[in-house]
Amino acid sequence: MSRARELLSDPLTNKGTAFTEEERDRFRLHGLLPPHVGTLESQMERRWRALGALPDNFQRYSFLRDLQDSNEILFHALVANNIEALLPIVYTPTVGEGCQRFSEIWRRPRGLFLSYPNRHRIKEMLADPAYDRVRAIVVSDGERILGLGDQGAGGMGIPIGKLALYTACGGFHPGELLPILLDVGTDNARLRNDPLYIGWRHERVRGPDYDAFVDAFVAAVAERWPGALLQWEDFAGANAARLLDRHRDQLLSFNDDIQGTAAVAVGTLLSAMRRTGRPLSAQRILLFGAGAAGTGIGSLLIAAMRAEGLDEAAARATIWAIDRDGLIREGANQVSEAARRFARPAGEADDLAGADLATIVARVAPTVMIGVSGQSGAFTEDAVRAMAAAVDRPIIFPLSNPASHAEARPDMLSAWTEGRAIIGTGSPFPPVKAALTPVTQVNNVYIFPGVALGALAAGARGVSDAMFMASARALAEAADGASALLPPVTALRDVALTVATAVAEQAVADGLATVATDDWRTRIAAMMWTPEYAAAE
Ligand SMILES: NC(=O)c1ccc[n+]([C@@H]2O[C@H](COP(=O)([O-])OP(=O)(O)OC[C@H]3O[C@@H](n4cnc5c(N)ncnc54)[C@H](O)[C@@H]3O)[C@@H](O)[C@H]2O)c1
Ligand SMILES: O=C(O)C[C@H](O)C(=O)O
Ligand SMILES: [Mg+2]
Repeated sequence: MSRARELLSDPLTNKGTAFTEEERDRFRLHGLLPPHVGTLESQMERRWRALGALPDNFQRYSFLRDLQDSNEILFHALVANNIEALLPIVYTPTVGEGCQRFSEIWRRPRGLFLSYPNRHRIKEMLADPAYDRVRAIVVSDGERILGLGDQGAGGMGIPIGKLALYTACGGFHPGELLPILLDVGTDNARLRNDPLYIGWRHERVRGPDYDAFVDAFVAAVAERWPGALLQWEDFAGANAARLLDRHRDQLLSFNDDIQGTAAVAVGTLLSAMRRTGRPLSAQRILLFGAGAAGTGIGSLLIAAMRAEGLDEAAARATIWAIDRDGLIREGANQVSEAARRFARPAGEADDLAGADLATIVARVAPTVMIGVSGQSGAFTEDAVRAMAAAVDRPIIFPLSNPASHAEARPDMLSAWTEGRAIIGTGSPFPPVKAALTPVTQVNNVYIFPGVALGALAAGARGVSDAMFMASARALAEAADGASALLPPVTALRDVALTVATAVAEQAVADGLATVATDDWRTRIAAMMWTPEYAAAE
């Protein structure tokens, strides 16, 4: 292929009409391009208008995915300059539909699909020199995509979306990032029967075969990119915690749904506490959904309360956890080991066996209620009214994504509590006029870009729980002075820098850093890339 065609077909080098006259001379681009020489700004304007003319957000998602695959710098410039409008498209909620309809809009390859039948070729598939610069990976097996369940190979939309935010918020150059989908089949029969499905048509591989496949993948990553960071994303409950524990000493890695979610939830609560003056240890916290996110939040809450001086038992006593079969009570439920940590002592709440949420709320009078169950409408009017009857400013976080799976809509929560509820949602919702405190988007996007950036900047040998606690505290501090509980999404890049600084400092304190500096903020800020064209070579 001619160099001219290479430059135009690689999304990292393509500049479309913005190639200069000198570049057109040197690389024989004349004729392949129309005569007009454009700028990044004029190109953004053209794309922005085209986006505005599309009928819905799914079409905009599809349009932006095509743009990313043809001109990556322009894609990132557009996202960075319009983060508030485009975050709900490249990320939750629209990315959910993007995963469900991934096969329908498949055009060009992005990232790596490592499928089970190719398990003997993992090394070969990672070897492409195009990946020599990779520093960070987001990987999923597509089994728990937001609250939408098993999306098989279509789950690739999530690593792609998360990494778009590594660039938009964390200032990573897109050439350093690699989305990976481990295609071990799908138990979603609709996908397997869809003639357009792009993935491996097979039931999910499980058990020792699955573990051996992930083991081989982890070993190959560690060998190919020593020191790179890997973010585990949207693995189903049982695998999420297990894979993290199994591999966190082998790779610089964290699980976003467990640890990133915990940090954003705790950071937002700390921000709320700074306003109300009532410490975490004086709250009664109801966790609705005790899966990856719920147990992660519960564990970090306990760590935060222990730092406030409570012992483990006293910290645990502030938390009531509910899963599929109701309030988790000692010896009474079929739940994971991680969830059992939050069981209420035997005998304490036998009367709540089989009770619905409203009954549990009436009895416990929680001051905080957090939903991470993926169950739309689970925060019923009765439950919310019962909470508001007992507490002046109930803190209610329906965190499940996408918006269609949120435990409640903020306008309803506000109506049922006469505007008193302090509301945080996982996905963005329209503003609620009646809410006394503005509704806040409480999403791990406030954490993961900064954690990755800080850990890599420090050359960390691991990502410790203390680093997540540090990120939560830094986030709460960054929210000082904001009208909502967190800074607006337009400040996400600055938030990532603040979080990264705290994470790098904590890496030093934990003895995990291999890099030293007395000014982390300046050092990290200098590492952050802004989307702009480089000279062609
Ligand atoms: N806002 C954020 O940043 C954020 C971060 C992570 C996860 N989430 C959302 O949280 C949800 C859960 O994610 P996860 O990773 O914990 O998934 P998961 O599958 O590990 O956990 C979900 C838990 O909810 C429980 N559950 C299901 N139905 C229930 C019901 N009717 N009542 C009570 N519990 C019920 C399940 O048994 C399971 O334990 C998803 O919708 C996800 O999008 C949001
Ligand atoms: O992807 C998100 O928006 C947050 C979170 O990681 C989730 O799985 O819901
Ligand atoms: Mg996730």
